[in-house]
Amino acid sequence: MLRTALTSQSRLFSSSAARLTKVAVLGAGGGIGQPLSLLLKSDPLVTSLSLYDIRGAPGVAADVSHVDTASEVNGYAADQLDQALEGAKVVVIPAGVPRKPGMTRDDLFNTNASIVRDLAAAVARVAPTALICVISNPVNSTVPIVAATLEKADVFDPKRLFGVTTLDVVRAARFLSGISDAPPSETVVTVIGGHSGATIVPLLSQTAHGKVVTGEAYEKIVQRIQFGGDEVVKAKDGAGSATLSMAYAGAKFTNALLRGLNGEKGVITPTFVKSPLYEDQGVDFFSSNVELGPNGVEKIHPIGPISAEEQALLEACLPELKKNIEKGKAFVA
Ligand SMILES: NC(=O)C1=CN([C@@H]2O[C@H](COP(=O)(O)OP(=O)(O)OC[C@H]3O[C@@H](n4cnc5c(N)ncnc54)[C@H](O)[C@@H]3O)[C@@H](O)[C@H]2O)C=CC1
Ligand SMILES: O=C([O-])CC(=O)C(=O)O
Repeated sequence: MLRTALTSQSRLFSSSAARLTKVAVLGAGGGIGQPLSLLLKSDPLVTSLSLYDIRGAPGVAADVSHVDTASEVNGYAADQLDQALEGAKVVVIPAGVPRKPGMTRDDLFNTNASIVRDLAAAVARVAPTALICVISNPVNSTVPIVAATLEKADVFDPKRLFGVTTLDVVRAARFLSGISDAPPSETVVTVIGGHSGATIVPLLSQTAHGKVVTGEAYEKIVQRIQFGGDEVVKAKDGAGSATLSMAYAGAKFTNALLRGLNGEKGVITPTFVKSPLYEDQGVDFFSSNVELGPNGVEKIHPIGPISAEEQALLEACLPELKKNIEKGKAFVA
């Protein structure tokens, strides 16, 4: 039993070339922040973990610090943001309010925009070369907010800013596995666009198990991937949105980033970055497969051949994404 558990965990974390890597989690006391901190404590590529929240982070840090892995853990209270960020190579941001039933991610904008902006300003000041992973919603707007805040501080490097869309990739693999006769490791789907409803575009046609899904089954799985978040919000019935699967996805993405930083080749995953792919249509942030490397973004891959259905999904995605991006930029301007 134990052997199985350990083996299956190796899917989440791979590689071993350890370096001194301090990872800071901003919002570590929350529903995502706590399990994410636990998973990062288990990642051998994290050597130091810095946990910050406006409430509860020292307690989470004391708890997580007893886990018998080599990394050190420190917790920081509300007035210790700068100390938390000191020397951080990677900053992961799950700070902000989650949805309740009936809300869209955009409904979170009014609360989360300023939270993310203020945290980004602190990163710009204290850890200007850190890689920043934004989890806080609405990701389609919060990533442009962070970019504009860093730009204002004259430290924006598009290679170092990532919107975490990994949960869409995790869901797509799981849901496709559920309707195929294959394990999720064989049903990995590239998901492009943004991270909300119609802006989430799964490229099922690019996978062996996905391209055979047609008709009603196709409509259903696309809908489920696009609105998987709503499924959890509804089931939690007012108690928040996805936290555990998001922590898993956040830890998985952070591990990929660290492997890239350590020089591992061929680390490729979708993530929402400053991107030239649809810039001519006014969409300058976009999620597509990105190769990660020692500087963060190494290469943004083209989306490749897509089906007529996917082209239609993409056409529905772009105008909505453009609006979300512009809203984020306008907030900082
Ligand atoms: N990118 C994605 O795929 C996903 C994103 N999310 C988003 O992640 C965010 C967090 O969700 P949960 O953890 O469930 O919420 P939560 O309410 O459980 O936790 C949020 C934490 O942020 C902290 N916080 C608030 N303002 C802060 C500040 N200025 N500095 C530091 N910490 C601060 C709170 O004290 C709280 O501990 C939400 O915006 C949610 O929509 C959720 C799931 C998936
Ligand atoms: O649905 C939400 O609000 C949280 C989220 O982004 C997700 O689960 O994909």
